[in-house]
Formats: sequence, C-alpha cells, structure tokens
Amino acid sequence: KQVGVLISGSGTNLQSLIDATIDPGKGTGAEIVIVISNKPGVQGLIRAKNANIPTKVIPHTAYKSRLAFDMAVHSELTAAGVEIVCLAGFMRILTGDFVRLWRGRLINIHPALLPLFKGTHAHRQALEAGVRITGCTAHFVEEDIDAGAILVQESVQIEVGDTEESLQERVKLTEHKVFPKALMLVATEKVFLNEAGKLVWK
Ligand SMILES: Nc1nc2ccc(CNc3ccc(C(=O)NCCCC(=O)O)cc3)cc2c(=O)[nH]1
Ligand SMILES: N[C@@H]1O[C@H](COP(=O)(O)O)[C@@H](O)[C@H]1O
Repeated sequence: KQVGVLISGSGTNLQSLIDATIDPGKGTGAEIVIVISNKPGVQGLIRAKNANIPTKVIPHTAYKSRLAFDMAVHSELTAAGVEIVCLAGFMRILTGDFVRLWRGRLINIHPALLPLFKGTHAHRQALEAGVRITGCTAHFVEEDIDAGAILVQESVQIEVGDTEESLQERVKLTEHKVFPKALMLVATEKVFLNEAGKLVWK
C-alpha cells in the first residue's frame, strides 16, 4: 500500500515509519511515497529527504479557508497515488470533508491512552491529573478530535519528577513501536473501519 505522511515538526514518528517500511522484506505492506508538511523548514522534511522520499510543503497560512488547505493536501495525496494517510505530529485540525474522503485510511498517533487526555498538551494533562501510568494510542481519525476507533495502545510509566519534556521523550520511544504496528495492521488489511466507526478484524 502507498502511504502519505502529514507532519508539522521534528518527525521522529515519521522516522519510525520510514525505518519500518524502508525494507520491503519487513512485510509492513507499506511504502511511503510522499511526506507533506504544513510548516517549512522542519526536521521531518530533512528526514524524508535523507530517505529519498518526495516532500511537499503546503503552508496553511497560504489558504483562504481550512477547507481550501485540506483540499490542496487531498490533491497532492491523490496525485501521489496515496492509499493510506498517517498523521505524524500533524498539528492542524482536518475538516469533516477531508476526513470523509479518507475515513478508514487515515490514522493518527496520540501521546496518551485515549479516551484520556485528548487534544494538545496530553503530557501536561497527565501530569496535572497525577496519573502514574500514561502511554500512546494509534487510532483511525474521525471528525471528532482524538475520538476514532483505537488500533493499538501501549502504556508508559510516569516517573517521580517527570516534566512534560522527560515524559514526552519516554512516551515517544513507545510511539515509535505503536505507530508502525498500527500502519502494518491497516496496510495488510488485518483490520477495517466499518460504517458505524467500529473495527472489524479479519
Ligand atoms: N478531524 C480531525 N482532525 C485531526 C487533525 C489532527 C489530529 C492530530 N491531533 C491533534 C489534536 C488536536 C489539535 C489541536 O487542537 N490543535 C490546535 C488547533 C490547530 C488548528 O487550528 O488546526 C491538533 C492535532 C487529529 C485529528 C482528529 O482526530 N480529527
Ligand atoms: N502527535 C504527537 O506529536 C508529537 C510529534 O512528534 P514527532 O513525530 O514530530 O517527533 C508526538 O508526540 C505525537 O504523539
């Protein structure tokens, strides 16, 4: 399956997807054919270039509306023959129109155990809540933010004295295992999203 990855920043999750798909023998059934960033000059673009993956910057600030931006992204993905879209630290909310075009083929990685701590600043929410265990979640994307069917989760221990930074660093190591696993499930059609938004396992 041909994969498009949307990023906004450092791209460590993109790197984990690259590492998992670079060797056809690894059987992820996936090949990254384009990386799109809404921000220029981010580290993720360098990572894609180093892996000889075509990149495109589509600045959301250049579009009159959220929908116009989303449709520009949709056009690039379609032109590249993308079949599955991964949001890897992509920080723009997507319109319902875009989600409907890609539903069931659009996955995201969230740095918390959904449905807990949705939205931005998940680590800050976890620290403020005083939980001892957090983690990360790979899920199908629905219009409702961070509410799509859950594909893969893994827990991460919070240590005494953790800061948002130390926690993000530890959780990312787990994200880098969870996201490739989720991509593989979808790319090899082990799991589908049904009309009711539930997972159907093959
Ligand atoms: N419709 C839909 N789209 C998404 C886009 C990105 C992410 C990644 N996680 C994200 C979750 C929340 C945000 C957020 O609230 N950003 C601040 C506002 C930025 C803006 O104005 O756009 C961004 C990404 C998840 C979703 C999702 O679950 N559903
Ligand atoms: N959505 C969240 O944003 C961060 C992106 O990091 P990177 O993949 O750009 O390094 C990750 O923690 C991811 O869970």
